[in-house]
Amino acid sequence: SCVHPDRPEPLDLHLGMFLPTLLNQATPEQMERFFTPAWNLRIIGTYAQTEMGHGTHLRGLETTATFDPSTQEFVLHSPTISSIKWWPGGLGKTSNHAIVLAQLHTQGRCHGLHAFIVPIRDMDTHVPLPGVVVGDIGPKFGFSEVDNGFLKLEHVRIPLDNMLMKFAKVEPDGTYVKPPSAKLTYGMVFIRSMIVGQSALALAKSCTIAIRYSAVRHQSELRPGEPEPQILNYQTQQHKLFPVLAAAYAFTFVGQYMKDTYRRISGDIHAGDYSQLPELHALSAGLKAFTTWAANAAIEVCRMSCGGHGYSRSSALPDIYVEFTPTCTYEGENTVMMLQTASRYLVKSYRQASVGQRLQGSVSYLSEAAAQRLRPRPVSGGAAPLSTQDLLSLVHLYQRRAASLVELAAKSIQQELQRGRSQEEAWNHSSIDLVRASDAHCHFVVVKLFVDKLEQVDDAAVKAVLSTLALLYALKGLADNSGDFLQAGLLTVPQATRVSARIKELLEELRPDAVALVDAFDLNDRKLNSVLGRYDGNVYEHLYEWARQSPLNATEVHESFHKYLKPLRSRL
Ligand SMILES: CCCCCCCCCCCCCCCCCCCCCCC/C=C/C(=O)SCCNC(=O)CCNC(=O)[C@H](O)C(C)(C)COP(=O)(O)OP(=O)(O)OC[C@H]1O[C@@H](n2cnc3c(N)ncnc32)[C@H](O)[C@@H]1OP(=O)(O)O
Ligand SMILES: Cc1cc2nc3c(=O)[nH]c(=O)nc-3n(C[C@H](O)[C@H](O)[C@H](O)COP(=O)(O)OP(=O)(O)OC[C@H]3O[C@@H](n4cnc5c(N)ncnc54)[C@H](O)[C@@H]3O)c2cc1C
Repeated sequence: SCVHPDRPEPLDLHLGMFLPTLLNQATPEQMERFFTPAWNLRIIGTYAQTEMGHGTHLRGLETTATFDPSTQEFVLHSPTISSIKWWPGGLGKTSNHAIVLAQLHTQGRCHGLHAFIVPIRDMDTHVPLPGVVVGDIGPKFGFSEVDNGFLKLEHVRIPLDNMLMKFAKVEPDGTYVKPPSAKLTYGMVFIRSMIVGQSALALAKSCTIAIRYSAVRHQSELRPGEPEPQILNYQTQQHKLFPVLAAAYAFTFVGQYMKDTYRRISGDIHAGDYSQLPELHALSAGLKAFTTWAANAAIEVCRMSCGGHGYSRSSALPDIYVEFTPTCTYEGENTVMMLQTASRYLVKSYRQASVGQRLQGSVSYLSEAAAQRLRPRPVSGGAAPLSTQDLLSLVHLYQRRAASLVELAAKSIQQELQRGRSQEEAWNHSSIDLVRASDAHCHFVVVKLFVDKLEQVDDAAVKAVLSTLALLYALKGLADNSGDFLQAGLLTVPQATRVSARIKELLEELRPDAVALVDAFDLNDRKLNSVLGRYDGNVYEHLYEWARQSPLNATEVHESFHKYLKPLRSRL
């Protein structure tokens, strides 16, 4: 069958993690020894970090790498059943090397997680090497094209020079040399940053299919006696799909920003300036979680908006969902990523701002909020006037919501501490608030970036329609999270009513441009791979042709009639 574009593939980990990890963590000598053959696919690698018993808790990973100075080797070992590496893509049958994350032991001490290049299969025969037990983990929800595998290491020896030593080092006598920053060995920031763009692509594909199909599907009766209308003319259909369309544009701009930010800060890091690493980690972790959760839900909205044919694989929507949904889990489980952004960045920044520190980057608004708290509050205390037309005022509203929820989370921790709870318990009993704070922070970043992007658009007509999309995205988010805004005193009930009315107006305004806006994603039929989303809109003929190609239709009478139905009938 033709290779589906954008389908997961066994080489994804080789390209998306093995090569980038070498780039980021290998010495020049190791680049020569490993990157070159890996670039030529002599070496095919994977990234083996997760174990059967641990995926999130990196410090809990059990695989060991013990340095043996007598032979100048590391001994890699899986000490328990739960330490068996589990999930790495391409590990089961494809890879002949793995970057294995293991707890480094040397001179009787454990120095934490480090990365080791471990040959796992013979380069010529592809037979597993001695001490290596490797295989596929079995059928999954999707990703059937990928051999996610398991790896059990039984005292496997590798040379000293197979530890990635760009940052941390082990001397021949076993002396451990610390990295300039312990954070440099975490990795994963690259792929988390890329996933933000994947969320945008998944949304663009899904709403292209659903909106094009909704323009050719006629159903039911709007006005008695008139022909059946396009289902895209139903307000409910627009209410389902146009916010997804707006999010697709929003996340496209955020994905570009995330890639640029990654490129800029990783350049600084390569130059030895680590100062921006916390912002990059917090932003990539938070936006990866925010955009994948939103896209995951939106793909299902698109599928269900196509009725029965949306459930057919001819629509491509089931496959888009099945292939996208694990992004909420891998590369950092979303809840944990949201907690990272809140606990390691937002609350820390809040506390710095509270003592008058001027903050930079995506949290600079927390300094404004801290200064605001010191100023006397207006007597009215009521919500500021709300403009459902002015994008900048909406950006400010999202900023104040984020500041309010970060403050609420920080105060919750303080209250829990005052109740006598330990630090860890206080944080755990505030984790719902911490996730809400991260969500609100990321939402503010997305709205702000969307509005910032408009300033770069010169064409008046394009700017007008993108502004309408930005308004819809911001107002829909306000309506969906009105509780936060009401609780923070940023919105009144009459204003919430006006927001709902304005959303209806925007849906009507967008209807004439909806198909053109998805065509603008320029996703050709091969990339979409969807009968419902065909550019020519010729759905029914191609749906019928697609069904006739079904393997079940290879014969008029399926063998099951003779094997089961007929014998069953004769016994009744
Ligand atoms: C010449 C050009 C050559 C080009 C070569 C490249 C070519 C390739 C081209 C690329 C395109 C090709 C595309 C192909 C297709 C690619 C598609 C890829 C497909 C992917 C499929 C799925 C693959 C999935 C893989 C995985 O899932 S890997 C495993 C992921 N697992 C995780 O993410 C684990 C999550 N858990 C954690 O991260 C940690 O446990 C934790 C952060 C939650 C907690 O850790 P810990 O307790 O140790 O830390 P603390 O919370 O105490 O924090 C300590 C401090 O460290 C900072 N920190 C934490 N993490 C990071 C980080 N990642 N980066 C930086 N800093 C970090 C904290 O902020 C704390 O700092 P503080 O002390 O200052 O507060
Ligand atoms: C399709 C797919 C491909 C993958 N590819 C790879 C790969 O190539 N290489 C690799 O190394 N790994 C890979 N993984 C594994 C993936 O990285 C892990 O599944 C992921 O990190 C989550 O860890 P876990 O599975 O242990 O879940 P857990 O961490 O056990 O999460 C289970 C639940 O516990 C909650 N939880 C965990 N810790 C906390 C906490 N501190 N606070 C609050 N709640 C918490 C989570 O929110 C979640 O709800 C892949 C996974 C999938 C699904």
